[in-house]
Amino acid sequence: QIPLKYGASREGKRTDAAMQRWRENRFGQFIHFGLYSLAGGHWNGKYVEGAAEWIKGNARISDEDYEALTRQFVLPEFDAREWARIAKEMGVKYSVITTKHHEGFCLWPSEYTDYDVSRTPFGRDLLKEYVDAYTQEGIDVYFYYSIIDWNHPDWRSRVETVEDSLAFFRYCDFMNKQITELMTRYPEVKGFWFDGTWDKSVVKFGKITWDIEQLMHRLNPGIICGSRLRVDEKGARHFDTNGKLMGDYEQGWERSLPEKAPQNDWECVMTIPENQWGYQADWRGHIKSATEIIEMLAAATSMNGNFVLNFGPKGDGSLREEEKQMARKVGKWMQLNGEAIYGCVQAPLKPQKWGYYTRHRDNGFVYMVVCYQPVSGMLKVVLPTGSVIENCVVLGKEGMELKPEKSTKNEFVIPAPEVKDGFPYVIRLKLKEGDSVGNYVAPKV
Ligand SMILES: COc1ccc([C@H]2[C@H](O)[C@H](O)[C@H](C)N2C)cc1
Repeated sequence: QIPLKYGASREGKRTDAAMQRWRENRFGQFIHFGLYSLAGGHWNGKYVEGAAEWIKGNARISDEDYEALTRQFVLPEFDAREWARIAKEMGVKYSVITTKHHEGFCLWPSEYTDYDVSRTPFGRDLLKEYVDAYTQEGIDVYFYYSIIDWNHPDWRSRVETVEDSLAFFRYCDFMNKQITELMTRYPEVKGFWFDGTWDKSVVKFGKITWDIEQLMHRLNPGIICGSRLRVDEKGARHFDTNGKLMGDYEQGWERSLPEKAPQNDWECVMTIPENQWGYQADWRGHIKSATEIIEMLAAATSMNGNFVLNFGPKGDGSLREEEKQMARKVGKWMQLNGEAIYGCVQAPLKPQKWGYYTRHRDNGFVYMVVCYQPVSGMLKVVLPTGSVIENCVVLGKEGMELKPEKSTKNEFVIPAPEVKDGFPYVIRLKLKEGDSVGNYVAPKV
């Protein structure tokens, strides 16, 4: 252990109510919306390779041509209540919106820059409408904020000269003012999702990320912030030089899931196409189905993690058809099977090939989210010796009780139900009283 002044500011999982609510939410939505949404991944009528929210660089667009997009920011179809209704239908419990992406354009009327909604034909406080509409639907709101700011004259991706450092620290002052503004104008915000901390300037001056964390906790002690914000004074990111997680949860799972449950709280953020966060009119490559998304959500829950699915609304402010379809299908599944996700954690059982176990924090049930139907027709379950399965039903088909058969000392097989709707199904196990998973000591899996 080396002495660090700006490493992890606390250790271990947070136990306060705000963090417990974050855990129980489990399923979230990301919204990437900005000037890039108007371009839709195309420039001068041509498809532009790369992530659509990075189009300024990908299409080598000049500052003034890009800035001209502000005059097209009209959003005739924008209705935050429609976005919130669709999010509710999908079954998400929290939503993260890009208040300012790397482009530097702000979705709220900021006192500290003109590069925001108030200088567009749309003119309204989009962020306020989003916060109010989602809060109305009972969905917690979180703010994505990019440290990188391609528009701000004082942003520096590296600091090499005295002039660079003067500019960079002016930028940090601007950033702290914007973060304060966001937390005071929109006190409903539950946490921040920082991005853009890989540039040399931030890695060189990790203390600025410590300062942001301190600032946020002064304004709201319960605020939630992941590890992606943080760099220690040696340039270590996410985990400090002593290997301790900085921030409240592992925030490095970007379009990837861990193989096994991390020790810390963690969150995976996922795109429907391979790598498009902002609106790309022409999705190419593999577009994930609702079934694939549901499997990822179940996998994350089975490993004590959260899963956040990204939507990239169109430049007119409406949601694209494919995302509305996704919300409908995932939402239908969540209606029937959400009890295997919300408030659930890793079950202390040996993982099996048919899918994922989850355990509800306190209703004592164990859930089997079956994603791989066995050719044998038999679902294998290994329980601690002496356990007895008292009840075994398929969610949504509670009348159809399944009869587990003991196959060896502590192995059972459950005849797999015929389910042909192309989605995972969930079997709910009630273990004999006293054995309920909630309170027995699990075998090391
Ligand atoms: C591969 O390098 C990347 C990938 C994604 C990102 C950004 C995306 O624009 C999006 O905002 C995602 C959440 N973020 C990590 C940045 C760098």
